[in-house]
Amino acid sequence: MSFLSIKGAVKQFGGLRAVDGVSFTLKKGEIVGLLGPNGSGKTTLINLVSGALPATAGEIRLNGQRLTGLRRDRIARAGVARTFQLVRILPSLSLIENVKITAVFGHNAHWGRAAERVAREALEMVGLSDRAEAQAGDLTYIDQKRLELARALAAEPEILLLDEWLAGLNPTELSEGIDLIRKLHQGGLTILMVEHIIDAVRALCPRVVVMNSGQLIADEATDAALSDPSVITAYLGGEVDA
Ligand SMILES: Nc1ncnc2c1ncn2[C@@H]1O[C@H](COP(=O)(O)OP(=O)(O)OP(=O)(O)O)[C@@H](O)[C@H]1O
Repeated sequence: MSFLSIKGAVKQFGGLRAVDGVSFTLKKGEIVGLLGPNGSGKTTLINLVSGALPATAGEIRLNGQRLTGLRRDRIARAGVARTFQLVRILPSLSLIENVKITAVFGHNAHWGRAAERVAREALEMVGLSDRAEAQAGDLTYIDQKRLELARALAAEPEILLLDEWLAGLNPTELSEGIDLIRKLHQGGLTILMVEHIIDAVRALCPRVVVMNSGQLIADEATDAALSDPSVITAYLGGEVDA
């Protein structure tokens, strides 16, 4: 049975169909890459699933529950958490405060000590637990990305949506980042990840879905997709840089 189900999702911005009738499903515990050239509609699709934007048409369900039409906070409660391409931390608050907020407003709605415990566990998972009291705005770029992920994890999601979380990392950080995502997946988390770094997609995702001009052009095993001529033509104008 499908866990995340996206059926005929459409997002229209004026005359532009940024998402144009996209359908696919994810099974519980799956990790799937969402690929496509710049402007193909990947982030918009993530925005539809997370409720950051209302869909123009179509239906999105998680574990049978209809998400389309729900407010963003209800969708978070239903178990959807995400990271943003440009990190959205609260710079004037401490790390632990940043993360506690999502434990409160996340899937399991923790309060008080329980929220504190979940927040500390999330910081631990991303390797920031020794700096819990530091101010978020003082973090380096990679640590801000870690904090952003900790915020998503503290929501204790059923499904995690990563929007180019690995972008901008140096090779060592990238390999640590890949290990961390693998660990989350091995822990049972369902993950849909927008990613341009093909080595990371190969390392993490047995299956990919590929968008081009708002439409889904492939939904197949990663190796097959990366040698699929229609994907190669659309995705990188002729060559996949693996
Ligand atoms: N809020 C918006 N209003 C109007 N147009 C938008 C809006 N958000 C996205 N678009 C347009 O929708 C199209 C898809 O954009 P989107 O950001 O979803 O693509 P993407 O595949 O995530 O690209 P990238 O890989 O560069 O992040 C683009 O043409 C973009 O300019």
